Amino acid sequence: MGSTPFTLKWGILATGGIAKTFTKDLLVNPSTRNTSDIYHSVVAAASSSSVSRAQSFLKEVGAPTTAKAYGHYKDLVSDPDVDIVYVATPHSHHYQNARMCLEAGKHVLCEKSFTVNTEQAKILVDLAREKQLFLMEAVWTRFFPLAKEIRGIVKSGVVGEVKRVFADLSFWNDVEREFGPEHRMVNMDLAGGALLDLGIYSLTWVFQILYHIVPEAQRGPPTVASSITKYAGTGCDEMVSMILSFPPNSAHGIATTNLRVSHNPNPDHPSDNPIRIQGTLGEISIAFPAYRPLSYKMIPASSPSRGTPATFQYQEVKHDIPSGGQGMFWEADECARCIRDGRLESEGMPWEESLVIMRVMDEVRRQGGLRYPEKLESVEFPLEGF
Ligand SMILES: NC(=O)C1=CN([C@@H]2O[C@H](COP(=O)(O)OP(=O)(O)OC[C@H]3O[C@@H](n4cnc5c(N)ncnc54)[C@H](OP(=O)(O)O)[C@@H]3O)[C@@H](O)[C@H]2O)C=CC1
Ligand SMILES: O=C1OC[C@@H](O)[C@H](O)[C@H]1O
Repeated sequence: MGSTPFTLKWGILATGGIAKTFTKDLLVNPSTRNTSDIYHSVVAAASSSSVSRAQSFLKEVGAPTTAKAYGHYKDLVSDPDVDIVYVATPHSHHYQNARMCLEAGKHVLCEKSFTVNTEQAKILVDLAREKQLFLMEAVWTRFFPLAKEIRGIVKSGVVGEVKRVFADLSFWNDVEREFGPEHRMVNMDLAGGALLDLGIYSLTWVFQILYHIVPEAQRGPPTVASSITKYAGTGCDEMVSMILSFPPNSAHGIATTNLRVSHNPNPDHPSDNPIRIQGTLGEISIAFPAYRPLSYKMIPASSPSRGTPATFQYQEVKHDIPSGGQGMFWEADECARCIRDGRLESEGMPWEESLVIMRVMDEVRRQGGLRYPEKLESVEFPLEGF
């Protein structure tokens, strides 16, 4: 028999769509993914709307009946039984909510995009460091076995030197019909728009390959050229294209996101994969969706004139997610291990990298003239109305 697993006690802040998905994943027994060193316990949830909403949430996700329901976020962060808070509010609220958790001495997993701007993110990071608390931006994609596998393949050099990464996450939305002006996807008061909601995943793939796995002494923030088209309905960004150039070899990362068109117009006639990692010896292409990667192709370059042939064969690789989960439990497992081991940040999504990515998004917004209402860009805390 193995030793007793480390159990992390979670409090869930907000009861919307992703909070439900994440909490259901927390409740999947880790043994179903061959994990026995850690365990998750859902001890409380809070809704800013009402205590009954928090109660319904806990019931719907199948939390233990001992889990407490709160009608205010501040009550959740005062609960001594809660170790870590999962912040699942809209982007506009992340800074205020995560900061409240840290001030109250709680570890934090905060949904993407981390904050509205870098200044806010930096304050959270400094606070976590000062208070010796764990803090991570919830970029769950990075903790998928497939993402780890791809990082390992690229690091091994099998595809040669990576010169270019294309990454798209877009949806073929009928924006006017699907999203009313209040919807979080397009609502400027909730820091909506394609970049913070979806573009972060395109950037995630570009950064995993052209930044994260590059030795620290050689890597650096990219230069940024970008274009934004705004949605006339609310003024948020509906189309964003970014061309990033990374040290040390000026490799290009082309990250796109769009609420109008996507990579695959017709599933009956599938288009190419939307994420393409192009090295001098071949390509790895990863299938949609960027946030939940489950299959990829390894394509050796056919270039007899080049002299150095690829040493790998064409193959298609498919992964699955055990136990019918969404795959959000892998990032939760990472939180548990970091906290168990006294680490304040995860190597998979380090603070410094969240900040560099945030800076890129700030610059893209600057170039495109996209600014959220001043109170959302503010670092004032606590801010009335949040
Ligand atoms: N990792 C992933 O795959 C995904 C991540 N996300 C991220 O999660 C976050 C939430 O998204 P999602 O769950 O889809 O959003 P929802 O609109 O479904 O839920 C957001 C919740 O936040 C709370 N909230 C607090 N203040 C407000 C406010 N002023 N307006 C609206 N809601 C408020 C509400 O909960 P309550 O009333 O209980 O307080 C609400 O239910 C975003 O940051 C998004 O980017 C979203 C989808 C997928
Ligand atoms: O994180 C996300 O991934 C899935 C998308 O549909 C959603 O809008 C986004 O928030």
